[in-house]
Amino acid sequence: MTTPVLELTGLTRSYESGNRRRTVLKGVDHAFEAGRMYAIVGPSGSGKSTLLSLASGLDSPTAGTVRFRGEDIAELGLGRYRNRHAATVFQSLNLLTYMTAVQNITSAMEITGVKGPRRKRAVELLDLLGVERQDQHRRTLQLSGGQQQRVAIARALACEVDVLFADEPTGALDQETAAGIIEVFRKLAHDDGKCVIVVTHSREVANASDEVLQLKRGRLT
Ligand SMILES: Nc1ncnc2c1ncn2[C@@H]1O[C@H](COP(=O)(O)OP(=O)(O)OP(=O)(O)O)[C@@H](O)[C@H]1O
Repeated sequence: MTTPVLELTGLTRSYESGNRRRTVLKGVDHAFEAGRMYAIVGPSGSGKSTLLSLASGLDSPTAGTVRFRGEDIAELGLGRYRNRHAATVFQSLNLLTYMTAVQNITSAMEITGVKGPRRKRAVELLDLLGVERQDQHRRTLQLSGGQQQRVAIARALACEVDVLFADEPTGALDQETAAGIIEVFRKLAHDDGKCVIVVTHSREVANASDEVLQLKRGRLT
């Protein structure tokens, strides 16, 4: 059997507030494969964003491990894991709106130390994601919600990551634009071999995924 690209073992996260302790994730186990798209669903407050933060190396678990290609990301280094192997498209996108689409991508590549012709790579990625050439050189403030979402995905991919996380990527989009973004995620998984993990409330995203994981009472089912 091949080693999963990402493996969660006994993942537990508790939060302290005052003298109370609340355990949001209670020993989550799951293996994620390359070339597949996963949807994580569950009621509001069930811990989806918490799970995403742990799996993407933004937060550390109270107990349990996240392994990337068999190596504990705490040992690999969370910063290194985030820069080289995993990227997240946040709900808020976090684009630099005074920069063009291309500049948003090349500056992220610079920060994370990606070598090679950055501008050429940025254009290739934006082409791949269906952002028209004339829009690639406009400030992202002037782009539509769907175009901005594509730029944010291109930026996440620019660092040649193996795992792509997205938090509610279609939440703010109309149905047609959302369908285009879902197609982008499916292609990234099925044609480019990425492991795509999407936190969502959308039935369409869940239906388009290869596997739907339900978070309920701190566990994945
Ligand atoms: N930093 C924190 N400190 C204390 N409690 C937190 C913290 N972050 C999250 N929580 C709590 O953990 C629980 C799960 O939150 P989380 O954001 O992971 O849920 P979610 O499933 O993503 O919700 P939604 O669908 O509404 O975004 C909530 O009760 C939340 O209040």
